[in-house]
Amino acid sequence: MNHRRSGGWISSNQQTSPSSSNRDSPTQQNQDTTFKSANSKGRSSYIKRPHKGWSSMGMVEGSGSRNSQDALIDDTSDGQSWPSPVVSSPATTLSNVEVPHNDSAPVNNTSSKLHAGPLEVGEDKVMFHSSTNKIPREYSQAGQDEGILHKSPERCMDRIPQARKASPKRESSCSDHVAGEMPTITPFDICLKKHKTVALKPSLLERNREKRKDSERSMLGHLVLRPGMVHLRNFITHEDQIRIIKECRELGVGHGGFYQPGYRDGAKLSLQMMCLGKNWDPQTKSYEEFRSIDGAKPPAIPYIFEELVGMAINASHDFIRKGHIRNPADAIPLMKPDICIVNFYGQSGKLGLHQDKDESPESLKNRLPVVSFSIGDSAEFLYGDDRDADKAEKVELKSGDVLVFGGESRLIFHGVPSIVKDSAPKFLADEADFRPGRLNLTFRKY
Ligand SMILES: O=C(O)CCC(=O)C(=O)O
Ligand SMILES: [Fe+2]
Repeated sequence: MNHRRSGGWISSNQQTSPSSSNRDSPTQQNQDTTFKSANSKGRSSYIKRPHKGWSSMGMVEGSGSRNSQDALIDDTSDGQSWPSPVVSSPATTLSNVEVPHNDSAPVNNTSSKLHAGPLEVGEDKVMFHSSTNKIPREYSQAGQDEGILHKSPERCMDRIPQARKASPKRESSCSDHVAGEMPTITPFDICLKKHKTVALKPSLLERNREKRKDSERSMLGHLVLRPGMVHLRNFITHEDQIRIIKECRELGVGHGGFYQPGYRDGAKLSLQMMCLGKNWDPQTKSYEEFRSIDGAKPPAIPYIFEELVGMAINASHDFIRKGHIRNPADAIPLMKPDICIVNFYGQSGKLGLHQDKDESPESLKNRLPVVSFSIGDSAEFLYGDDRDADKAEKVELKSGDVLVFGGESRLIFHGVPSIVKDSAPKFLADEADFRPGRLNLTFRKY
């Protein structure tokens, strides 16, 4: 199995193949994103491991006495039956930076299945096409702030998916199994102006690698928050933060890019989301190969992201080894991601306490870690054994920080109650025109 392969892909010196796709059927477990208190059933199918002296080594911040079994409960709070699918509001525009938390926000409900065809990214425009006879919409970048929509009669099958030119990794799809009204998903740009994607020279990449090794060696300020949960502070170099923004920007305005997701009860998440590798559907709380909202195939995880994830897990191992843990991979198993959920929080964005538990039973059983990158404004990050925000512990995640939670902490409740306004380092706006707000990428293995 991947996570047991010693000396495998995870080494920063080794080349890895692009992420593989796991086509197992998705789980139907639930995830709730509200901050309300909920009764936990305390059900657990996992055996708690001893803490192996973590807290006695002065490396654990917060309570070391938390019972991980409490974190392995099944959430039964949202077992109701749901109405028809929710479609992102066409009114969302690029200038709509703030993503209001509005549980009662009106949404377009459609009774038919939804599907959009390929996206074209030209010099000045981004177009979505319908795979059916509906009129596609062309969104002029020049008129984004005015929300100008131009109509164009072409159907997606008649067109060469130009999006491939902008990002060869991006796949566009027109799956046949859905028909009817097309939703309009307005591209969301995490950068304010058009910023040319600049390929980093190998020498620069090399230098970044060296810098990262330095910072790994220094391990300045890293913390074990609890067993299996490591906070790597300032782990992602400035250059890599810029690189991640540019990659996410490009993928985010393309087919399968950012949209504001909603739950079946009509509540909208207070963020923009896109998925890489597989799509996570907040309505079914499961993973899928094509996203049901528009039929788009999620773009592949860029190789540089995979490499950074491997380095972060290695760094967390090095760090916990300092606490005399002989087998750090027992505490945080190795993981090669095939899923990445990318969230962009506007300055009033938030995400309620929840568990990440929709990955495959095998992934959860092996407690493969979630690896989370933070870029931009800082986030207040809560984590705890149940969905009670008052009992949760808090840590601030700053730009460049990585949080790894696996092993005993794999199923902790966590959430982002607020974004710290204007806390992003200035270089992100200067070098990448990054919007005010926070980009978060969570990598998982299905
Ligand atoms: O933004 C974060 O730090 C957390 C995101 C998260 O928990 C998720 O996407 O599941
Ligand atoms: Fe999560």
